[in-house]
Amino acid sequence: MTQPKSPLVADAHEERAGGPDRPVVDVAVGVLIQPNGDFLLTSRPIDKVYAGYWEFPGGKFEPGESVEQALTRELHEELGIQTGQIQRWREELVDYPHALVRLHFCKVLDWSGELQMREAQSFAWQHIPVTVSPILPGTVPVLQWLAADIGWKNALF
Ligand SMILES: Nc1nc2c([nH]c(=O)n2[C@H]2C[C@H](O)[C@@H](COP(=O)(O)OP(=O)(O)OP(=O)(O)O)O2)c(=O)[nH]1
Repeated sequence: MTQPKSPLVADAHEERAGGPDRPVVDVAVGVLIQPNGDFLLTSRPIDKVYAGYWEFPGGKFEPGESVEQALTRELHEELGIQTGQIQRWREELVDYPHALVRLHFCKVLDWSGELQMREAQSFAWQHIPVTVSPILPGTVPVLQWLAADIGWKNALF
């Protein structure tokens, strides 16, 4: 029998809010990729935890939403774009001090509309190795998967 994958633990020395039985928070995340392979990273707004850290755009599910519905809504709210096809890619559980989150990473290869940073976040089109920092702990594995896709050993240098 395969064991469930253990979570990635971020900032392990810090106390966990909500104790051992806290619920899992589902998050839909979009890896927008241009035809030349560049992908979009955005920085977390100043009013959120891990402010200023770089991540892929996305956010928490609202009640009853599917991954695709949550991601379509979040990308419109945060970036002002309309998404085309969404490809579910990988899932990852991350144990943060503020929450236990399940990240549903999706590839998005087509969208329409000009990018607008509606939450005053910064954005950067990046390729491997990335040049922005710091990267959100739960985002680092995605960069490693993208690096592996192109046969690069390390995503951060
Ligand atoms: N969007 C996004 N979130 C990520 C990534 N990696 C990662 O660990 N996370 C985590 C950080 C947060 O704990 C959670 C996303 O929550 P959030 O607070 O940004 O979501 P939201 O936009 O719905 O926020 P809000 O409604 O509470 O304002 O997922 C990533 O690459 N992109």
